[in-house]
Amino acid sequence: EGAIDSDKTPDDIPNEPLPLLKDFEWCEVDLDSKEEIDDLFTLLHENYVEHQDATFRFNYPPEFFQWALKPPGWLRQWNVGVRVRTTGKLVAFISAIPTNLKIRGKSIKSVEINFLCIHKKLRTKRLAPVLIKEITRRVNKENIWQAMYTAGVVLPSPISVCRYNHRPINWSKLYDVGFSHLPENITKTQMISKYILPSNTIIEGLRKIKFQDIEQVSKLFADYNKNFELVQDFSIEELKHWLIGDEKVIQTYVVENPITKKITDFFSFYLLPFTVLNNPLHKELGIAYLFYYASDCCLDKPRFDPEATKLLSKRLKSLINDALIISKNLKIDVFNALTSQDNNLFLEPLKFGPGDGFLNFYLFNYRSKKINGGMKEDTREWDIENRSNVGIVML
Ligand SMILES: Cc1c(C(=O)c2nccn2C)oc2cccc(OCCCNCc3cccnc3)c12
Repeated sequence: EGAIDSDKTPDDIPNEPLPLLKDFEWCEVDLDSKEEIDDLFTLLHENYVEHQDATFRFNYPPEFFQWALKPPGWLRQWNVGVRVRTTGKLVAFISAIPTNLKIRGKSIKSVEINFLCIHKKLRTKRLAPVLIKEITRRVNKENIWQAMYTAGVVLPSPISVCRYNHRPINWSKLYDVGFSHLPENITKTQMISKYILPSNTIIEGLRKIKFQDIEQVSKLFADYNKNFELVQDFSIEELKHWLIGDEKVIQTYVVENPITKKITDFFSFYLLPFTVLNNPLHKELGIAYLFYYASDCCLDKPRFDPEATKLLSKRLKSLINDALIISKNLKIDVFNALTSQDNNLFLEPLKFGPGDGFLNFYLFNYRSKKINGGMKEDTREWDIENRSNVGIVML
């Protein structure tokens, strides 16, 4: 377990970008330019990962890019684009953001690679390996030698794999767009009532996070994260960025004990809508993705102590149930979560359904034993007993 190729220094890395086909040129997408954000939106909206036979496409609000691509330590040269020399059209993109990973207690300065996208018309030109090599060169220049990335597709040696899960919030809209189906011998009314949620949250002391909560939340999050083998080691500044931002993108709530004024729990989810193509009734799907959360319940007991498991299950059920209620009030149509963290304790009771998507986690230039992603090996069903050892949530 450890780095595979570990004897290079930045001086060994070429200063010049990799050669490109003659009609194309490298560029840095300037996230402070509205025009270039629009270029990036257009490229991704028309050419990025599609879901369910291209019915759904990620519909990025400009604020999403500011949040996802400009965390503390972000670098302009890590938002790498390829433009057509003559027209300036953006035809490919790849990004890196800095992160401190911890794998089984070992700290690794790393980056997260995301948003790899190549225009549909350039798919056969072997451009993806060139983009990956170029972003690797730019990251190595900063003396960083490991990278984490996720993909729906299976590539050589995933470190872990988690399953997509969905909790309908507006079931009838999901049915209208063909995402949810009506099971045999059940009426639409019965399906709608199955997913009904109250209008108000239930936990006493639940409130939106404030900047002054970050110290407490950081301590709670670090303690809770000791449960997992793969986590992000956030600085206070990084945690502030990821948990407090434009409410159109990131929603974070804390539970403050009314008597002790201590923060005992928090949860967060990010919002990233889908455009719905070719549907007469609906143009967009509101999607919430469960992000980071933590609870101080039974941190003093072993993780799989039966009593601790019962208490944590109860606590997380009510915590995430309030997240569902808040998402409903934000006009979300479906709440997504993976089988990572302790999610398997509440997926079933909160009426999530297993999806047919899987998220593979990869760690470049690091050999590691596989990490349990919360699924049973053979059936890929939720492993409720072992839960998962993945504490990282990649966007
Ligand atoms: C994608 C996704 C979907 C869907 O495709 C989906 N939900 C409702 C309808 N559909 C078709 O369902 C999930 C459940 C858990 C985690 C997920 O994704 C986890 C990773 C999300 N990445 C978002 C992202 C990040 C960076 C750039 N673009 C997009 C997903």
